[in-house]
Formats: sequence, C-alpha cells, structure tokens
Amino acid sequence: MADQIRVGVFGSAGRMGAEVCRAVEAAPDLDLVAALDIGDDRTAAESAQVMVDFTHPDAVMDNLSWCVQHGVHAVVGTTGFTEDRLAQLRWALGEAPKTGIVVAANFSVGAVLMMHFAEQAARFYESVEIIELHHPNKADAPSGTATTTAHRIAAARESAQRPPIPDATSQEVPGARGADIGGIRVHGVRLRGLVAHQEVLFGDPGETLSIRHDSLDRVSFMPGVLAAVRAVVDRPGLTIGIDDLLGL
Ligand SMILES: NC(=O)C1=CN([C@@H]2O[C@H](COP(=O)(O)OP(=O)(O)OC[C@H]3O[C@@H](n4cnc5c(N)ncnc54)[C@H](OP(=O)(O)O)[C@@H]3O)[C@@H](O)[C@H]2O)C=CC1
Ligand SMILES: O=C(O)C1=N[C@H](C(=O)O)C[C@H](O)C1
Repeated sequence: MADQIRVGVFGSAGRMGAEVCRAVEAAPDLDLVAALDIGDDRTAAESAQVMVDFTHPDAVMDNLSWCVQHGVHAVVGTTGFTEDRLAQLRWALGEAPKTGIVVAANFSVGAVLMMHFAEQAARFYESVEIIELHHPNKADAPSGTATTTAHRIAAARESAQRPPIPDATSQEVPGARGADIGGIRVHGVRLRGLVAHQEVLFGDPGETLSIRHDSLDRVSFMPGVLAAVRAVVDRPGLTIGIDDLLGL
C-alpha cells in the first residue's frame, strides 16, 4: 500500500520487540521493513521511516544516534533515560529538528493513566510510596515507570510545597526501605509469573489511597506503541511520554 508507514524494530527477537513485529504486521497502515536484533547489520533499517527500539539501556543510545544520523524517526520503549541522556538526544536532534523521537517509560494506556492519577493525587497526601512488580528477567531496577512516577510525584509535591514524607526509621537493614528516587521510596519485586505491575500508595491520617495498574500481557503496550509510530512522523524533536498523544 502506497501510504503505509515503513517501520523497523531494534530488539526484534526480544519479548517486546517480537510483540511489536506482530502488531506492526497486523496493522494495515504499517509495513514492517526491518526486524533487527543484536549484531544485525542496519542496512535494512535505512528504508524505514520509523524505528522502534526495545533493546537494552546499554544499546539504545547508539541505535538512536544512528536514527538521527540517517533521518529515521524513533519510538523508544527501552528504559534508562536519565536527564543527561535526554539532554544528549535534544543536542543530537539540534535546534530545528526534522527527525522525531518519542521516548516513553510505559506505552500501556492504563499505566499512563496510573502515572497521571498519581501525579494528581500527590499534593493531597502526607505519605506516598511506590511498589513496582515485574518478571524476574527484567534487566533494570527500579523500573523506568516507577522512576518516572517518582519524579512526577516529587515535582507535584514540590509545587504544592509539601514537607518531606514522614519516616522515623532509625535502624534499617540496607534496602529494607527501598530506593530513594527524588525523595520517594520505591520498592521492587521480581517474581516468576508476573509481567509488569505497579501500585502507588498514598496515606493521610485515617485513610489510604492505592492506585494500581497491571499489564497481564505484553499486548497491553501495543496500542500505545502503534499510536506513537503513527504520530512521530509528524512530531519533529523529542517527545517524552505518550500523555499528549492520548490527550491528557
Ligand atoms: N516502555 C514500555 O512500555 C516498555 C518498556 N520495556 C523496556 O524495553 C526493554 C526491552 O525489554 P524486553 O523486551 O523485556 O527485553 P529482552 O531482553 O527480551 O529484549 C531485548 C532484545 O534486544 C536485543 N538487543 C540488545 N542490544 C541490541 C542492539 N544493539 N540492537 C538490536 N537488538 C539488541 C537483545 O538481544 P540479546 O538478548 O541477545 O542481548 C534482545 O533480543 C527494557 O528496557 C524494558 O524495560 C519493556 C516493556 C514495556
Ligand atoms: O521490563 C519490562 O518488562 C518493563 N519495562 C518498563 C519499565 O521499566 O517501566 C515498562 C514496564 O514496566 C515493563
């Protein structure tokens, strides 16, 4: 079909990459032109308009540098995007970018809503902690979703001039209180049988609020990935998260 978007996938043999290949092949408006995994030659990717990257935090920056050099748009789900890495991408894209890059810690609509709702709730509660739960083959901890959620909650609390979260712990086995991400405690669970799950717990005197999201299958990420593929061709520059694409 003439007006199909030509799509390639970095990490095509991985859990997410394989699912993206299936989703692209099933979409009538998309054409899968390159399925590349580690060590593969990138020549096939030169014919792509959009490359999707679900690889590894150690590999993704090199893949994106190739995309920018070749004017190929990118949709990126791989984790590990610190402020420093985002700044490197902005610098590589330049002041008048022609290429678009969408980087999202989580492409599932429910997870995007969970982060959005958690950000809304953040200013109302004295206490907040995050529990992320994933399959045991996951390379990184805490998850990119939990890190992003923690930073968004921390920023919302700062805007609302919330004091630090109360915690009188004075004796602690290292790790028992989780990781401190921007002042928010994040606890990581790795358990066979899980896919990707997160609970954000808020507390105030006499009440708690739990906001939980569960990805039970990797198909949950596909509508967001495909929406980003369709959008990125008309979005030069760096887009962080898919909230805008969902109208949030
Ligand atoms: N944003 C989101 O919605 C989601 C993000 N993720 C993130 O996506 C990433 C991948 O997750 P997952 O699919 O579970 O991981 P996998 O390990 O299953 O897949 C990664 C694949 O990428 C390959 N790979 C590594 N380096 C390169 C490279 N330079 N070029 C091409 N392929 C490469 C790996 O090969 P090999 O195994 O040989 O190293 C592997 O086949 C993680 O960072 C994860 O956190 C996951 C789910 C949703
Ligand atoms: O590795 C995974 O599986 C996932 N990674 C992303 C993350 O680190 O947040 C998204 C989702 O949690 C699944």
